[in-house]
Amino acid sequence: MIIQADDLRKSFTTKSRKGTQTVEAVRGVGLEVEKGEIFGVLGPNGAGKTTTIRMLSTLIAPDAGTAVIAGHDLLKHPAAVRRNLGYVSQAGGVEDTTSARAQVVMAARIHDVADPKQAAAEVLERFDLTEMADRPGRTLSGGQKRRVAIAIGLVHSPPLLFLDEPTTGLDPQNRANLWERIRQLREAGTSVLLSTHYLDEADALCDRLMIVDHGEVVAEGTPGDLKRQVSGDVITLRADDLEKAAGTLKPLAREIRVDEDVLRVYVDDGEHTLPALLRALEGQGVGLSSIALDRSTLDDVFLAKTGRTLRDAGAES
Ligand SMILES: Nc1ncnc2c1ncn2[C@@H]1O[C@H](COP(=O)(O)OP(=O)(O)OP(=O)(O)O)[C@@H](O)[C@H]1O
Repeated sequence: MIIQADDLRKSFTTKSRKGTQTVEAVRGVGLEVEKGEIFGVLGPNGAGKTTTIRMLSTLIAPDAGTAVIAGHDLLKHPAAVRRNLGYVSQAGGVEDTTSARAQVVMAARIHDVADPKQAAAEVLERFDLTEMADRPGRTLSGGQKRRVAIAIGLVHSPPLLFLDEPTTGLDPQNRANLWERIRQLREAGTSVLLSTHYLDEADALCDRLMIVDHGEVVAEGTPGDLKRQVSGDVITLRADDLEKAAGTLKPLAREIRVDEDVLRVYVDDGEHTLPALLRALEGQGVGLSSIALDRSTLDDVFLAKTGRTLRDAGAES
């Protein structure tokens, strides 16, 4: 386990002319991240994702709760925790006037890396930044800047990397490119905790994730587990003999419904049931004219747990 956190809490109190206002940003969040996995924190704006990551990376102190990160107690040994993690903020933290190389070398020096120049050159090369490494930060594209920010976070080779909304604002091509690089980090053994408010990102990238809303965890599991918890998958088919098809498929399904000329077969795991279903129909000589598999999405999970879609939740905060 690279992160084990229990009951983290954080409130912010702000004073203005209207009086004192307290926001409970994180209300008892616990999470466990295994070594070598990509773990996602999915939630709408204001859900408490950044606050959770900032507490875990020692940038702000929790009001309550405990965490052990890479074997070190967050509250008792924050310096040891910091040595073991890289943190890439939402804004990215790339300066306009200094070159990418100088910024990565500086980060290596801050972390006491043995040969800062060499370490910087290696991480810049790994992120395909060597060519533009000596240009000022402001001349880099959005995708390149994001890669520099990650290179800064990784130059001391930490076993754990925090990425706060790493692809927000990137175009689809740069997003896909960054997803691939994050997967490569996992292949190289780095554990990654990332926050996102994109459903497709959590689904495509995360081994496991938790969904947070109003500072609380509302669901946790693999993307597949979470989707199955809600409604499973539905296979819709048209056949020459629907009654016979329904009888044949009954043992494979959670529920079967005949709606006029289509048969809806509700199953836990459509991808794995589909081949068996096709074999069973063929064995009984049932002719198919069409078949489709619809899977539930993480938005269905969010809706089931909160009564709102993730998009609505984002719009209201
Ligand atoms: N320093 C602060 N002072 C006052 N309130 C804060 C502070 N930081 C966060 N908050 C409030 O705490 C809540 C959670 O914020 P947080 O940034 O953790 O959410 P988030 O899920 O990361 O959202 P986003 O996706 O918009 O980054 C919000 O209501 C926010 O306004």
